[in-house]
Amino acid sequence: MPPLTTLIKPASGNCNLRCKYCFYYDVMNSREVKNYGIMSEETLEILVKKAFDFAEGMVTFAFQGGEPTLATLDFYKKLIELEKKYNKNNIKVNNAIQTNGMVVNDEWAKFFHDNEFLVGLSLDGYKEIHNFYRVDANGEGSFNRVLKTAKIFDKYNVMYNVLCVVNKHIAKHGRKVYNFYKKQGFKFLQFIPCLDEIGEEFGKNPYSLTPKDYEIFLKTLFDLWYDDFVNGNRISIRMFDNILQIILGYEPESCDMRGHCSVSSVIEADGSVYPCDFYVLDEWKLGNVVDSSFEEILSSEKGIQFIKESINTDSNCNDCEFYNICRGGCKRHKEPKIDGKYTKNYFCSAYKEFYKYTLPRFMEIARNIR
Ligand SMILES: C[S@@+](CC[C@H](N)C(=O)[O-])C[C@H]1O[C@@H](n2cnc3c(N)ncnc32)[C@H](O)[C@@H]1O
Ligand code: SF4
Ligand code: SF4
Ligand code: SF4
Repeated sequence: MPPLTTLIKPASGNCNLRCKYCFYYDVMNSREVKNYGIMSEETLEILVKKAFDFAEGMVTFAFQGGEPTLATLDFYKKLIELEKKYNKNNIKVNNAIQTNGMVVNDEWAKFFHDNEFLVGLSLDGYKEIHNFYRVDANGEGSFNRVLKTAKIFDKYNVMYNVLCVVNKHIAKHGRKVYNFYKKQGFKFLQFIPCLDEIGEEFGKNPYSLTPKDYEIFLKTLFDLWYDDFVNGNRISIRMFDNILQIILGYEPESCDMRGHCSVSSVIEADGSVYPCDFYVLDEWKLGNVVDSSFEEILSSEKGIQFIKESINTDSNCNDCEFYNICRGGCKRHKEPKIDGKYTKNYFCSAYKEFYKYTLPRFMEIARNIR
């Protein structure tokens, strides 16, 4: 049996914010049961027990949503209790949570620290730009509260990284955003290109990221990161770390750089399992952890189909000088399908120009690391 990574949505798509670009609202609206409520302790117990029955070597429980803190701190205290109860072979356990930071206080932060949670905190750059899209139900920006959470994390030495959605506005201000993060002392950054609605043509929303926007953003970000890197100030940017990993001959940890999708266990609040966070849709339900084992779920026909149909068939990629690094990118960027087939990656031109501009410098860094 392999190690197991789960991504659990203990509060389904429920959230205390209303970010205007949120892809999970779109996912919820595309399925029969939009909201699965809060995960019960019974479902959590079955999930944890079956995860330890299945996994060898290592198991990861990552929590996300919607907003996973809405499940309350007691839910996570129960998790730790269950991990102790069912980890009979004493395998390595990783706990992680992705949050908007709105309800985090000293008690939460101390809990994350004491239980070695790796936390992802969503913060889209500086105040004006973050507050543009990341608003609450009254339309109020959430920036001050999120920054307060970052300070609480610092106080308790919580391990956290910052996630930024690269939308049209962020893309125009890459330099300012990067410098803001640097000033705050954030060392671990992840930039996610903003998704448009599934099945819709890309580029139609006010926040939509075009390939040109993305190209400019990535080049700006790289120049700043590279200058810091060569001056001994190493900031981790997930995409760049993955590129270096590939150049150095390792498998990237990011699924969109492997040439095909992988099947993860993304688990909704009722125990239903899906292969990827972007496809928590009825048509991709692999099973339910309450009545099946992880072995059955992960080897299901649908899971295999999910991988098979992601294998890159874009003929442009066959001749591309950057294929060994890019590998075609994320399937979700090849929507909407045309005649049942995935289209060319929407961000292809951004990747090409980015690699052309940066590869010699990536190679130079890789040589130094070697
Ligand atoms: C769906 S949220 C769930 C966790 C938590 N509520 C949060 O905001 O961190 C997970 C991540 O997806 C990002 N996200 C939301 N909508 C997106 C979109 N349209 N494109 C790309 N990332 C998006 C969020 O900013 C967040 O970093
Ligand atoms: S906080 Fe997270 S789940 Fe909530 S609306 Fe924003 S991106 Fe979506
Ligand atoms: S759709 Fe994208 S994020 Fe999902 S498994 Fe495939 S490559 Fe990874
Ligand atoms: S840059 Fe474009 S053509 Fe080249 S591998 Fe990536 S998606 Fe394919």
